Amino acid sequence: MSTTPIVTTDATVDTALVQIDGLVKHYPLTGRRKRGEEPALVHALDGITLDVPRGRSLALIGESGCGKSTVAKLLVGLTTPTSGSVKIAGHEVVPVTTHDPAARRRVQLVSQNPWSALNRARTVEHILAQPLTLHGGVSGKAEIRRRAGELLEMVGLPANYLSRRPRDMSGGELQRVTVARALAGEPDVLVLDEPTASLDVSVKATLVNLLSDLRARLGLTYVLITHELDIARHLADDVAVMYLGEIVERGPSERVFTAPEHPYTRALLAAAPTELVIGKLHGDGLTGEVPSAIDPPAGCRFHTRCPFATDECTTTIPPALTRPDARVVACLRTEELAATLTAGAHPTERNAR
Ligand SMILES: Nc1ncnc2c1ncn2[C@@H]1O[C@H](COP(=O)(O)OP(=O)(O)OP(=O)(O)O)[C@@H](O)[C@H]1O
Repeated sequence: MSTTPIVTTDATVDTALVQIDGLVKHYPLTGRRKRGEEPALVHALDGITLDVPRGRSLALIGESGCGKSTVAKLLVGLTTPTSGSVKIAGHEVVPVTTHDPAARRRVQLVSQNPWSALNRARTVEHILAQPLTLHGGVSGKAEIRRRAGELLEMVGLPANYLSRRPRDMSGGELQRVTVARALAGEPDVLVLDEPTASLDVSVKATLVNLLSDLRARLGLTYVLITHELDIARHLADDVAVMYLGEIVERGPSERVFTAPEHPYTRALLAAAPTELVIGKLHGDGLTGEVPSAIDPPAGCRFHTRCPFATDECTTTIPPALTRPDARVVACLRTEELAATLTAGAHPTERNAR
């Protein structure tokens, strides 16, 4: 198993609210097992190390299947790690089924589909009452109603929505209710797993603005998972780029989005259908398929698709290299490629490996 930890600079480690250390998650595929054989393992995460300081927002980006949602699930205790640890405010995350109101209070999930996240039979008041009493320590009908009204106001919905049911609301309104529900226990961290994926384009922008305002007003810490790079750029201070269960590049989003260094980041940004795209300057887009997570490539996992891979990349796990602008990149050719880019020339591609 390869582990390519990417660790942030020392300055942030002391104050990190979210600390992920050497996180490994392998899912056993029991269905594929022959009698007497160990099950094949899906390497969803292979040694992720990162931290998020209080009040910062980190986006995890990468192609489908790279392990983003697994990180989200581990952060909220929906699954347990194979090894490594996930801590919030110094406390190990416990399984969501554990009765531990203090732990539940620290971190809340906003998932992509509000229709499945909310009980359609309940009124909004009822939906908000549960976390208010369970995690928020609120009691008494009048007080619950008052706090629920405040939560609605916080997410830009009028108090008369308390008596509505999910079926009477639009997707954007429902997602606001899921955000209000997540805020009920006054969490430190919100894990936003594709929060705008199910929304119309016109509604996406208002939700992104709301999330941005809430973070500033409440001093929240966000871990954002998204395919939508312009949303990552808008909401996140830092970005971690994932490929096949590992982080290949991490740093301030302004730096990573405007001057990506890892060949995978460059290809990912060049392939993105967004105004963010900095075009062919950053590479020629992604070609080929993501290799199987059951048997990930040796050496650098991206070498099978990387136009710059050398023989060494097929056998050597790239160490995480801290760059002058504090970003961290795991590529054997980082310095060489960066120097060529700075000089304005196209980096040498591998052709006859
Ligand atoms: N319960 C599971 N059992 C087996 N494999 C799983 C399970 N959950 C996820 N995986 C596999 O783990 C890998 C990482 O999945 P994950 O959902 O975390 O990726 P992702 O980046 O969030 O993808 P997407 O953007 O499509 O949601 C994938 O290969 C996926 O098929």
